[in-house]
Amino acid sequence: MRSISQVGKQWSTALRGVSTAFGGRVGVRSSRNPRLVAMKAGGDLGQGGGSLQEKVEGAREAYAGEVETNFAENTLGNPDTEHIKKPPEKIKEIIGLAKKRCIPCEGKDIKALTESEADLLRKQVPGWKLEKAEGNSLRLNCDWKFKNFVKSLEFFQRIAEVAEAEGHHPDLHLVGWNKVTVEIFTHAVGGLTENDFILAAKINDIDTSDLTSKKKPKFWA
Ligand SMILES: C[C@H](O)[C@H](O)[C@H]1CNC2=NC(N)=NC(=O)C2=N1
Repeated sequence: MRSISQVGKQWSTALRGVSTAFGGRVGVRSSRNPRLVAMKAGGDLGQGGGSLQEKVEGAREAYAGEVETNFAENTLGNPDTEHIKKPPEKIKEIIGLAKKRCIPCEGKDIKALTESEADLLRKQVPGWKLEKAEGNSLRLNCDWKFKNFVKSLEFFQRIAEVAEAEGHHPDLHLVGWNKVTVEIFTHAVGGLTENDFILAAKINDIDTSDLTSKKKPKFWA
């Protein structure tokens, strides 16, 4: 009585002969476990019909049981549902401030941010500091040092373009001919609004590499 494995081997040898002739792939279904399908490569990938995937991964007919379930109909969800990827609401909080636009400051519902709200936004404008002005009102300040007086004025000019485009303006201070402090707040409310942080983010995006002395890179020996 020949063992199952002997029969299996005989079959696979015979089929290999067949598959080589056609250059296709032949599935030798193991008699021990009908779910296990051993694929035998026949010929090189270029020969025979079928897609590369069929040749590389080996296609197989669906099992009788799969056909019975009519699995094409029982797909998850409804095949013609329009899957719209909606970004989560939270994304609004991390879309860069520099991409936003200032809104007219005269809106009646515009009011100054609280210190904690301002501190949250401040984290999105690196280099800027929150400072207190008269009456405990808040200001947003940042300092620069430029090569010289003319470069400092050039920086003011670049800020002016951004401010005019946004309809929101900073206070510009130039002392000691090349030390600049930019102070931003919303005059209409006497404190800070999101406009001030949007303007600060846009000022941060101004390229000043041609205006400042090249910092010699520090090499720590
Ligand atoms: C009419 C015009 O929008 C307003 O006067 C703007 C101009 N720029 C401004 N800039 C700042 N920082 N605060 C304001 O209240 C303000 N108001």
